[in-house]
Amino acid sequence: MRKKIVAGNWKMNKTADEGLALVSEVVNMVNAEVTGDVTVVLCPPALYLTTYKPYLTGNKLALGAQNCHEKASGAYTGEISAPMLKSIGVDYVILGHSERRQYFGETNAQLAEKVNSALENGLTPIFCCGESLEMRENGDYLGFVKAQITESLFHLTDEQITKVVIAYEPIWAIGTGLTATSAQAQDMHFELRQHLAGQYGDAVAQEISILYGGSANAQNAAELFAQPDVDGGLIGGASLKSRDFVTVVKARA
Ligand SMILES: O=C[C@H](O)COP(=O)(O)O
Repeated sequence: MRKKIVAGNWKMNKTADEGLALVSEVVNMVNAEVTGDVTVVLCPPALYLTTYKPYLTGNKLALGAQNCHEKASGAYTGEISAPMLKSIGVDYVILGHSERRQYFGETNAQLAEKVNSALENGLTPIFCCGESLEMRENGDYLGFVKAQITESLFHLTDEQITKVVIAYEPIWAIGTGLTATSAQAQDMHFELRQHLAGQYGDAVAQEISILYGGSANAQNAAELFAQPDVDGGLIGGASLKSRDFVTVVKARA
């Protein structure tokens, strides 16, 4: 049975105190209200990871970073490595978010190295992929997203790939209020799982959690998560309000 996961990507939001209030509220609500089998990953800005770690009580909550460098250490001013994240108790790391690809020029080849570093250090990568609106309307968007997966993940062994979580995030749906319909999400998740099966076989592909991200919220989460290949969500805006986020979590539990 593949894992059900709801991850909150705070992006560059919240001061330290605001963030701590949000973490406390989410932890209390999750521990009091969520009975089902779901892993809740909180991904605050890296600056706060150490501080928030002790607040993540209970067996459902995990800590995630929003990025890491591909090298373990060295002269890379301003960067944070996978061993550093591991050393402070981080469990997950988001890699290849479209904002990192767009604003920081991250490439599929570089992301392959980041995935390697995360896995070598016992972190679970949440590997993001997804197409732009232009690609969706005019291009081979399925081929584009498959290539992101091929070029960044297909060097992994069977054992390694089952440790990766994939997040399908159509760029046109991120922060826009334009959610993919549940049918569009299911179609893509099914195709991506078929793509994984082509490389690793069906049994392995069935083990890999594929999350949906892009304007998922308290109103639409249940319908998205009802799709057979949608294993959870990577939530941006709706993860910044405790009640909204926990409603999304409960839709997956
Ligand atoms: O990582 C999260 C995604 O970019 C989705 O963001 P959003 O829920 O604000 O659209």
